[in-house]
Amino acid sequence: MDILNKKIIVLPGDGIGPEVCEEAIKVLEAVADRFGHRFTFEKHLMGACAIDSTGSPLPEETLEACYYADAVLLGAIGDPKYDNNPAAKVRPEQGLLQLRKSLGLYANIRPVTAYDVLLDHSPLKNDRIAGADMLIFRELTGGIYFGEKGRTAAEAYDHCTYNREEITRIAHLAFQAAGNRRNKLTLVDKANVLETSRLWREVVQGIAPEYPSVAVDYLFVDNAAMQLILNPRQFDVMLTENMFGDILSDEASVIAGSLGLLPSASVGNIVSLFEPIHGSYPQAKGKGIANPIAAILSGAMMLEHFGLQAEADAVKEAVQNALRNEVLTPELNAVSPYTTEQVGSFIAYCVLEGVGSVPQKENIEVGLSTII
Ligand SMILES: NC(=O)c1ccc[n+]([C@@H]2O[C@H](COP(=O)([O-])OP(=O)(O)OC[C@H]3O[C@@H](n4cnc5c(N)ncnc54)[C@H](O)[C@@H]3O)[C@@H](O)[C@H]2O)c1
Ligand SMILES: CC(C)[C@H](C(=O)O)[C@@H](O)C(=O)O
Ligand SMILES: [Mg+2]
Repeated sequence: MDILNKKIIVLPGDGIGPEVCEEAIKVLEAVADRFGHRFTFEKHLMGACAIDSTGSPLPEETLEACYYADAVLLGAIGDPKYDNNPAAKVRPEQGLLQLRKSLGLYANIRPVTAYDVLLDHSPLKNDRIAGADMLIFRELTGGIYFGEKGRTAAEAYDHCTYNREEITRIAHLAFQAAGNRRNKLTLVDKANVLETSRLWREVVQGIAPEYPSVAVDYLFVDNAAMQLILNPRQFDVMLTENMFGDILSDEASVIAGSLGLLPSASVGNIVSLFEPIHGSYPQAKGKGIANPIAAILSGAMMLEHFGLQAEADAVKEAVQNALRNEVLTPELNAVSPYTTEQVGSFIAYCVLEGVGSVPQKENIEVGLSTII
């Protein structure tokens, strides 16, 4: 077995970011203990907390540390004092966008799974969502997020631009992923209205013959939003531009049962970044109610990125154990909820002990109390 030594930069951020990051670190440390790796974690400022202490949402030293890391783990950024002040010139979200752009993280991969044991927790009907399993490839460094923007007293604009290269590079990743899954790729766009969407269609149509085993279909984003809820099993790999991907992936989290379950990996050519898709959920800060599973599964995606499949599988199995045993935060278990820290400890315990099947009641109690 190869023993790995990895340096992970952690950007806990704001709101529940630090709480969920702590649990992801706990689980990664359990992986290191069980499999004999050495992971070191170094925390840096980003977001509203960075503005408070340095004036910048992405201090130079944070960016520098990320460049030299083996991977970056991000919690979430954002604070109501900026959300509720449209006139603020410096904002936490600028740090996140600048980080994505500077690290060239052009592809954001967001897996969506309808876990059998959670089917009853989704507000959607079981028979609609059972078996749903898709990967959303969201373009992350282009489009309306990064186009020229401006405003006068009476008017504002945000330009949406894409070039062929930006579409081509993520399209290849999405086709490759589809080729390793169920061989279906759906491009979601608004090609009936937007010029940028027509370029996406043209580029994807041009690439498709290179992947003859992958069936491609095209959906307008308004229809896609409906199809996602109506029949999510039809999707295997969904490829889409930046803003559509942002919106559709939050929508897709309803299939899983909670926004607190969806992880992501952002990849480019420098260093990869792993983060839950949710935000800083400021209403939950410090209450111990945030679901840490999205952050923990982002850690599992990091392990896969390191080539540690057995280790990633151990984390995913441990998460399944928590789900099966209802060791869940209140948004998924209103009757006897567990805290953020307890869910993390239980998952770390399952990783450490290699508890594969449904553990006994006493194991749950030991798991909750041993690793803090
Ligand atoms: N990548 C990021 O850092 C990121 C992503 C989205 C939003 N944000 C920022 O977060 C702040 C709040 O935004 P928002 O309220 O629109 O989105 P949010 O994702 O923070 O929360 C939306 C809702 O999702 C649920 N939720 C989110 N995370 C959860 C978790 N871990 N466990 C259980 N439930 C969870 C809650 O019901 C919450 O009210 C804003 O400042 C926004 O800009 C940051
Ligand atoms: C906070 C915001 C800039 C961000 C985005 O829109 O990309 C978030 O919603 C996300 O999904 O990571
Ligand atoms: Mg989002």
